[in-house]
Amino acid sequence: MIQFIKCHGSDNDFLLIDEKTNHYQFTEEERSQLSIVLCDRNNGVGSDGILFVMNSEVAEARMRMFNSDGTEAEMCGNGLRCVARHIIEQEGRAKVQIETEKAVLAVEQVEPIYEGIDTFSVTIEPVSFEVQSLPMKFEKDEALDVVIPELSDDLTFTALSVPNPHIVTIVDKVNQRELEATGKKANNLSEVFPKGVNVSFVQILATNKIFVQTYERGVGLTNACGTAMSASTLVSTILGSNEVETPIVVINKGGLVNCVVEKAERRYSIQLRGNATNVYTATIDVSLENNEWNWIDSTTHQNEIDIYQKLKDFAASQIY
Ligand SMILES: N[C@@H](CCC[C@H](N)C(=O)O)C(=O)O
Repeated sequence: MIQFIKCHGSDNDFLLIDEKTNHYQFTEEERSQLSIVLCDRNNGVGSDGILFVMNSEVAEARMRMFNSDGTEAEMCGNGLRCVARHIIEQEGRAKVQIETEKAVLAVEQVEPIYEGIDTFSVTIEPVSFEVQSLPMKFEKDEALDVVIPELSDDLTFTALSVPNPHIVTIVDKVNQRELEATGKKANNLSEVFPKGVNVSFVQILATNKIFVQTYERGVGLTNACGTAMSASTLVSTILGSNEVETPIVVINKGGLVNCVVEKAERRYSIQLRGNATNVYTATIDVSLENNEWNWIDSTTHQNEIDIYQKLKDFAASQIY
């Protein structure tokens, strides 16, 4: 039996499995296989990934995130907010730390970004513009607003890791089909991106207001990607559309978040603030030998769903 919370950040949805509290002991192979079987939108529960919450020796908890194709990501911004909420509620404190693959990150409950929405802020770092940090094979140490000839003749991209790998381009209007085609191409281009890459198209809506959509490595098109919205905010700020130390409104297909770019000496970090909504809590029976699973029970958190819908409707009205 496995208990999980179906949750989302900006409608980027996850199954949160608390290995720590439930004393689950999965092997690496089992975590990957659970992600493939349970995230499947046709035959599984359906989600963009699984958040495994584990014991940590250096923080209140450790988060590991697996994409729906069974690969593990270095970081997940929307998922980290969901884990932040879970641990903040468990610990009864508004500020805790979560260990991720590359860093121990501060997370806290903050002022609502929208009426009635419990809001969590997570620090997105370390940030690097060195192409080897993605990794990306390129003729220079950094790829800042440049054409990547293997990918597109006209779009210009900026590459960065936050710390998972991203490329970001600014467009007049986001064309979802072009984004999907570019994302697929980039993730079949191992001579440039040996570990794949998350690809984002950014539309500048106004000063300090952007729309972002992302083709995620290991998943495909998603409603939102937290690390991508953070990376896109930073890139559009550096390229002149936003201000630093100021909340930037980031509209996405699943809602909206606020991102604040912080710069200390030559190092950037981004505060990502948004919802962490629990949709339902469930228990299932899983047999990984034959990739089968069955519902045992589930409880829907209808109140949270209804409150979130208001934010989502508002965000949809902001896309033009
Ligand atoms: N949706 C996540 C990122 C998940 C990992 C990504 N697909 C990758 O492989 O790097 C987010 O909210 O950041």
